[in-house]
Amino acid sequence: MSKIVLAIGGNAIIKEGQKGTIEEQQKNINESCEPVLGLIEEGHTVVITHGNGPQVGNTLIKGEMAKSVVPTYPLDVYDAETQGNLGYLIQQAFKNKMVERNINKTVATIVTQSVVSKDDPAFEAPTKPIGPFYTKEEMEEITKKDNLTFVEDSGRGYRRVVASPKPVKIVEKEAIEALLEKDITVITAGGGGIPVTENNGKLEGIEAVIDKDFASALLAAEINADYLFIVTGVEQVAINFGKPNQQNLFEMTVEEALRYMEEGQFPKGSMGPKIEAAIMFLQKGGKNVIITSIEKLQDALAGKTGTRIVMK
Ligand SMILES: Nc1ncnc2c1ncn2[C@@H]1O[C@H](COP(=O)(O)OP(=O)(O)O)[C@@H](O)[C@H]1O
Ligand SMILES: NC(=O)OP(=O)(O)O
Repeated sequence: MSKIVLAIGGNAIIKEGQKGTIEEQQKNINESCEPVLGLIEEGHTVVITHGNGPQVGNTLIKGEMAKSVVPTYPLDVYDAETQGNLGYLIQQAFKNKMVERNINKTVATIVTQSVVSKDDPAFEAPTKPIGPFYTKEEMEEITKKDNLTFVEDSGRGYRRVVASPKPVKIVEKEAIEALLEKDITVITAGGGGIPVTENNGKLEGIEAVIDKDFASALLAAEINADYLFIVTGVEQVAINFGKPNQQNLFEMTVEEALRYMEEGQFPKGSMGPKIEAAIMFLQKGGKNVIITSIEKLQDALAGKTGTRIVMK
């Protein structure tokens, strides 16, 4: 049986066109649970990580809108809020489904910190899209009033961007491993982990949103996972995505992936980090990395679909 790190995108929990109500998120999470439970029932050890892009952006907006009444918090604290909030929804959904299926397991969320370098060049150039999607007109209206940076996000609209440094260490790794030893289903590294800097062993939060794909790749390598699954809105990675000549890929070598990246096939705020994270996992000694949709998880593990990135 395999140890699988499974990264669920924040955009799978609040889908395009949705406002992000709790009911919407619960429904989406419930739907995501089913195929993952299939893997658990087959006897695999599954570690669940998740994004927080839409959620942390919404939390930031709430904080900004309420600032005349209550204090605002730094972004790392909002990352922690979304870890708790989403971890709660995910662990409850999994537990309830396990009860329905007579699976006797504990599910637990770990508040996870990811160490980043304060010298990471990412602090100079924000790339991580968060919060809602805006039309061009809405985006222009906002930027007239506030000094915020936006990018066009894969044809889906404009989104605010924030700094997204690379994680270099998962602080709670031993706690994760201890829970896995006890056969507990672990939800961790939510939103890529809360970004912290480390100075002589002392940790301090820093304002950013880490890409959960990088944190998942790092975690998967550090805990020697057999598989890294990057679960997102598409069944397969494509070249010429969204164009009439779109071509879905079943497998791509690192060399091909790097060439496509140079051609601009994988945008920075969406598919780009997933490909880079897949390569990072392989370069750290990881063996199997698959990008697919939640619905196709089991088919992808069985080799029927998904996109595998391989060394050669
Ligand atoms: N080359 C590509 N192949 C497939 N999907 C792509 C490609 N380029 C951009 N995308 C888009 O990127 C999305 C994944 O990014 P995103 O939604 O930001 O991730 P997440 O699921 O982690 O929230 C896909 O669902 C798809 O809409
Ligand atoms: N933190 C993060 O990577 O979130 P998304 O998956 O929502 O982009």
